[in-house]
Amino acid sequence: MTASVFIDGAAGTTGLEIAERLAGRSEFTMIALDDERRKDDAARAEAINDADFIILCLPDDAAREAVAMIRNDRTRVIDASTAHRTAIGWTYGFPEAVGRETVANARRVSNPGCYPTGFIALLRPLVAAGLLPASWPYVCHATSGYSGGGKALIARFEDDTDIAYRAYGLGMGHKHVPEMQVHTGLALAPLFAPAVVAAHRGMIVEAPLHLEAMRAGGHQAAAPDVLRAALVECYAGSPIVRVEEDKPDELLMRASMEPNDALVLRVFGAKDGSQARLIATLDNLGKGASGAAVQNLNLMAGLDETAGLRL
Ligand SMILES: NC(=O)C1=CN([C@@H]2O[C@H](COP(=O)(O)OP(=O)(O)OC[C@H]3O[C@@H](n4cnc5c(N)ncnc54)[C@H](OP(=O)(O)O)[C@@H]3O)[C@@H](O)[C@H]2O)C=CC1
Ligand SMILES: CC(=O)N[C@@H](CCC(=O)OP(=O)(O)O)C(=O)O
Repeated sequence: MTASVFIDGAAGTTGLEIAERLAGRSEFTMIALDDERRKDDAARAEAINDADFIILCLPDDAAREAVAMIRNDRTRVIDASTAHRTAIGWTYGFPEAVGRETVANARRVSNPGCYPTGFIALLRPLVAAGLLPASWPYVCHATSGYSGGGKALIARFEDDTDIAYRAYGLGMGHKHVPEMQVHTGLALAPLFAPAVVAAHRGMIVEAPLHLEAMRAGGHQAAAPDVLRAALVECYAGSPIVRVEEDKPDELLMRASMEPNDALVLRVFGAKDGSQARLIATLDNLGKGASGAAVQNLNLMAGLDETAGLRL
């Protein structure tokens, strides 16, 4: 029997990429609303309650409204928005962190944000293993392609092709900080410094580590090679998260990047072990959004987690 899937927000950036990944999949039947009815609440409520799975690709308020429209015990939810990422009763949809079984059995799954996907993947296992301190003021510097900001930011970068680099989040308090702190198990909110460049997709998320300062402050801080080995062990069973052993001199984001659902982690370290840079590269619309939603849907439907993914 096929499961029915309704993407609420199917005309948006994330929704379109999910539909592409589900196209031709015999395990699912898509429920779709035409352009005139896609924002009609009565039509949305009907589609939501007809579906076995709904995937919310909406602004946060609209995602909360969609959840409130559920009037049955059957419809299961994957929310791509920020609305429920630290909410009680929701499973954080990061199978490599919370466990595949946990996601497979969940009714309400909140997809991680694109930046937190990189940051949490790098730091959570190392903090949990006691190789890095939980009580440290971490910094996260990250660079994203402009599709990370949805239709509005895509239009802005395509209208003004003179923008090369946009630092933002300058007032602090970016909406991703709470999930970065909670799901990494940090005592302090990380200082998050995001930027957007003139590329459609792709991102580099980095946590620079002053290991020597940690040790001087009386904290446990393992050597870079030990950090890398711990990540290799943590993700050994994952077909999606890879820990690379190479240490290239540079990491490039290419404007021509094709859609990709992998998450690649690297650890760079000073020879004397005093400093390290933990760096994740991913597609904001892949493991950062649409690919992650499809991975979670696969698990919730009892399928291979990689079905339909681009790896
Ligand atoms: N883009 C990315 O890389 C990532 C996005 N996300 C999250 O996914 C969600 C969607 O983002 P994204 O696809 O980028 O955004 P877009 O702006 O590209 O798409 C949002 C879609 O939702 C539609 N919409 C807005 N309000 C309603 C409503 N009340 N009822 C039905 N449809 C509505 C919009 O309609 P209209 O077309 O008319 O504007 C649009 O098509 C957001 O919460 C975002 O934070 C998460 C991770 C990464
Ligand atoms: C480049 C850009 O603008 N990115 C978005 C986040 C994209 C994303 O991950 O969406 P969620 O907030 O739903 O996680 C931002 O910084 O607000």
